[in-house]
Amino acid sequence: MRRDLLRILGLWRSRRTWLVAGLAAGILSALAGLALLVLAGEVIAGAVAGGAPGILPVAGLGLAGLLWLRAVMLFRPVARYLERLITHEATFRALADMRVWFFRRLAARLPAGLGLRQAGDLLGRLVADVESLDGLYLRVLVPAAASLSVVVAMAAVVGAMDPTPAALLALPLAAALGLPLLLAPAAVRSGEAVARAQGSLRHAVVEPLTGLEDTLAANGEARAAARVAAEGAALAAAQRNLSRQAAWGGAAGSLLTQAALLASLAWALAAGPDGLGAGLMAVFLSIAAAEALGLMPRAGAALAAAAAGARRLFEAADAPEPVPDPPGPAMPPAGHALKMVGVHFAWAPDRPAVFEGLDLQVPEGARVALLGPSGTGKSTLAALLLKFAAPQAGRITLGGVDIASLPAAELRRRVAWLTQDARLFDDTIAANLRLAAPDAPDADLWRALDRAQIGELVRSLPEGLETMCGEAGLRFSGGQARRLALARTLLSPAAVLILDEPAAGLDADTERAFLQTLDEATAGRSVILILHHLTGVERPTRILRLAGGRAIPAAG
Ligand SMILES: Nc1ncnc2c1ncn2[C@@H]1O[C@H](COP(=O)(O)OP(=O)(O)OP(=O)(O)O)[C@@H](O)[C@H]1O
Repeated sequence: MRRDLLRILGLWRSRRTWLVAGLAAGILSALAGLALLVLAGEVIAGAVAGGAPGILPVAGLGLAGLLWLRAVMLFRPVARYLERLITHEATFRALADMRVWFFRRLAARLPAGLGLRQAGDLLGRLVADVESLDGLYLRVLVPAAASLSVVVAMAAVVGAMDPTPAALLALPLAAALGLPLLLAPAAVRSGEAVARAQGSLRHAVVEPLTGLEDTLAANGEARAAARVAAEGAALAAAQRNLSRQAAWGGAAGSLLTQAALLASLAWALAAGPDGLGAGLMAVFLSIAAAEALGLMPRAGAALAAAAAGARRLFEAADAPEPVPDPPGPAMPPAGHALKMVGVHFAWAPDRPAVFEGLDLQVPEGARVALLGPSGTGKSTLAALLLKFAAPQAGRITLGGVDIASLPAAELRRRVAWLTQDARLFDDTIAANLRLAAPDAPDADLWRALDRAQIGELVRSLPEGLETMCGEAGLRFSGGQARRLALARTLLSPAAVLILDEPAAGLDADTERAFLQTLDEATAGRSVILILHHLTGVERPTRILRLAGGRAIPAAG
């Protein structure tokens, strides 16, 4: 737990100015609260004890005490306002950084392996677990720093007091301060159980919803609803457990601070006129302490939630990267001829090998048709060329440079892939296309759309390029969405295009028309066409068939 939380603080390093300023504002605000009550206690105790001199070494304030009291009363709300402002700003900035950090770590790990993880659970980690970290700062560090400063300041005041009321005050307060640490381990376990249950519930909701048509068509609605209900009940039980622990902690905390208050009051009354001043001061101090320490039991629960969140985040973020980037700068490739030599690859040690000594050459400007029955590794080959996975043996070179020594971003600038189930995102057509070329002018977008045989349709839409595609491109039919995704790949400036079934979802005439214009659309670039069958109009420079983990030349 401690290591995870320290690592989180390390990740927030770049925001340290804001974070430290927030802590300082919290301490200032808490000390102002203490000063307010001490001064009030001093003035009243002084008056009760027959006027100046008062009880404390700072005593004898008399009228000056009242003036100080007024100044502190005005300063305190300002300090509180600043504390809220700065601590929340610091948290927003730190959490925004965390989200980007976590997203990048996931993106590097998702293509191979993490993809099999539950989407709802990952979403939960990205949103809820990151959010739980705000408690680490707002509800643990800031209150702890404020409470500690109050405790230190109080120790100075209590040290100057009569030992008996000082002890009556100090003992229960020390116990209240130690309470959260005592409760934390059990709270961490309950916090983790809640986070796990939230992940399962999100998964139970997201999965049937993302495939809603299939869920309904299979009459699976009732089963999906029952699963949501069961996961919801499990979450409620875990939350109930955590709330019960927080409630016990809160109750024990207030009991201890109130014990300090009552003990001081009892002593003040029992001590008679001589001890009344000191007793009253002890009462005011215990009120100040209750205010400062009252947040600590909640801090224990927040610490638990943050620790559970941090653990879940690092668990996903620290999954081994399938293909880590090379450490140093790479030699840029000279050209874009692709070569695979003796490539062996299996997705996992316990899975059958997909390639066993695969050799493949795609010279610059070549058009290679790659055929093969389902499951022979056509998409896997594309995944290797994009470095979504790395071969266990053999070499893949681009322009003579081993792609293992090229950073993934460099490689993906040169090699583009239209995947088998290419997605459109919930944005405009223009934004979807510009994913491949952020600075492309509209004219280039229209050219790519025309080449993908979809320009006419987009022109007929009232909002043209600004038409929203809907989530996963739902605004369009399967074939239309596929052509929009193809236009995106054609727009990419990459010198090598891997087109996985580019004409899927097109009717026979459109398919022929598209394949006939492919020459012009991909002029000067190398193309790997992944197909189930040839229509006869592709005119590839080479035809290869994947079988037995190798690429075998096939008759045209
Ligand atoms: N990300 C992955 N993780 C684990 N195994 C995978 C992954 N992707 C593919 N595989 C496995 O690798 C093998 C080859 O799959 P691949 O998708 O490359 O075949 P394909 O020739 O493209 O098939 P299709 O024509 O049906 O698209 C299959 O056994 C598949 O289960």
